[in-house]
Amino acid sequence: MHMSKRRAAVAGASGYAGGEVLRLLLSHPDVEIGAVTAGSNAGERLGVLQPHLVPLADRVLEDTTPETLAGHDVVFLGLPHGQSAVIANALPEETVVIDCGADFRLTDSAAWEKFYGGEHAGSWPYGLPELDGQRDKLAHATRIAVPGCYPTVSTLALAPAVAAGIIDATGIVVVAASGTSGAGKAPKPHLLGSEVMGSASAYGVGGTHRHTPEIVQNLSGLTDAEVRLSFTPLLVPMPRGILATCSAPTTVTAEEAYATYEKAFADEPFVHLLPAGVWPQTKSVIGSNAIHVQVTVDEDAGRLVAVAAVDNLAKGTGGAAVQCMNLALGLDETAGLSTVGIAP
Ligand SMILES: NC(=O)C1=CN([C@@H]2O[C@H](COP(=O)(O)OP(=O)(O)OC[C@H]3O[C@@H](n4cnc5c(N)ncnc54)[C@H](OP(=O)(O)O)[C@@H]3O)[C@@H](O)[C@H]2O)C=CC1
Ligand SMILES: CC(=O)N[C@@H](CCC(=O)OP(=O)(O)O)C(=O)O
Repeated sequence: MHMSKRRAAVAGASGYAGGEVLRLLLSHPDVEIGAVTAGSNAGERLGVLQPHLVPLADRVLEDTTPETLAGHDVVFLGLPHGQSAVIANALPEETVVIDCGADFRLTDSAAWEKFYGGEHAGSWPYGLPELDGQRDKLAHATRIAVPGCYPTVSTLALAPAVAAGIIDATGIVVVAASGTSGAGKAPKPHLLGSEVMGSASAYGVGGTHRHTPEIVQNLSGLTDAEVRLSFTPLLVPMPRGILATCSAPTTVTAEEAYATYEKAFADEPFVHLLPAGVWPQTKSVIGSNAIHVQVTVDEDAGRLVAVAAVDNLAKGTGGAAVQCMNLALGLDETAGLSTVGIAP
């Protein structure tokens, strides 16, 4: 039976996350693109702001209001933090709303207040289908919170080890380097080319980055043991991609660790455990919805070391959003998404 296409609107279509959702929807077999909306750029043609989205070049950006977003099967929100609740609450309950922002990711209001400040909007089903039991919760959900980019890569790099109990989860260290698009398109002085080019820098050091509680929340859901995390993000001079190096105390061998990961990811369409000894690199995942993972054990240090690479805008945001939409609408989870990257 031929099913008519689902109609999707994208709010924040002039931004990086919204742009990536649109790029993916343009080759999705079951979706047609309805309203595209923005803030200060409303009234502008999409072709001026997102010239890579050729089939949408003549589309005019509308204001982001419940009215312009009404009448769609699915609405993607790629808006700054704090903007999603008002829009989502004004849309019908049966509309699938997929929020790329952070507003509905955390379940713990105290953690929200500590790391984001202000009132906690609430929590929605968390859009990481690879977490144990999560795929079922996303099937036919009508509100979904897409994970942060660092939490996606860090959680998946560590999930098999935490779930199998092969690491001491109180000693987790994650250091993750991100490209600049992770910070969004709005101009910021620390993102000027002259600040970023030819330099790598740490930020959000000392347990202060807002993705810390999100990673802890994800990993805590996989174990009864206490989870303690030291997370340090780095900004590196590339447009896309995150490479996360994650480690924790262990007593297993490298072979046992690899076998644990192999088993955990065997049926995951987007998680690719590289052949033993091959280490993830961001260039292999750019534009793809894949996350590449490798694991070993540093026997002298007694630590399991897992490294993972993801495209922050694809599996790290836009791709995850489309994957979640597929589950919510009862479509093939992989529709419109590819594991094939671009090289060199
Ligand atoms: N970049 C990334 O790697 C990731 C981003 N995210 C999340 O996705 C969301 C969007 O991020 P990103 O695309 O990077 O940000 P951008 O700054 O690139 O884009 C923000 C978008 O929101 C619009 N906007 C800003 N203010 C308003 C407003 N008051 N009313 C309506 N629209 C507004 C902008 O429109 P205009 O152009 O008109 O100003 C633009 O389309 C954020 O919540 C972010 O946390 C999540 C994971 C990863
Ligand atoms: C390089 C860079 O600045 N990255 C962003 C994270 C982007 C992302 O996933 O975050 P949210 O959706 O939670 O905003 C940051 O560290 O704030």
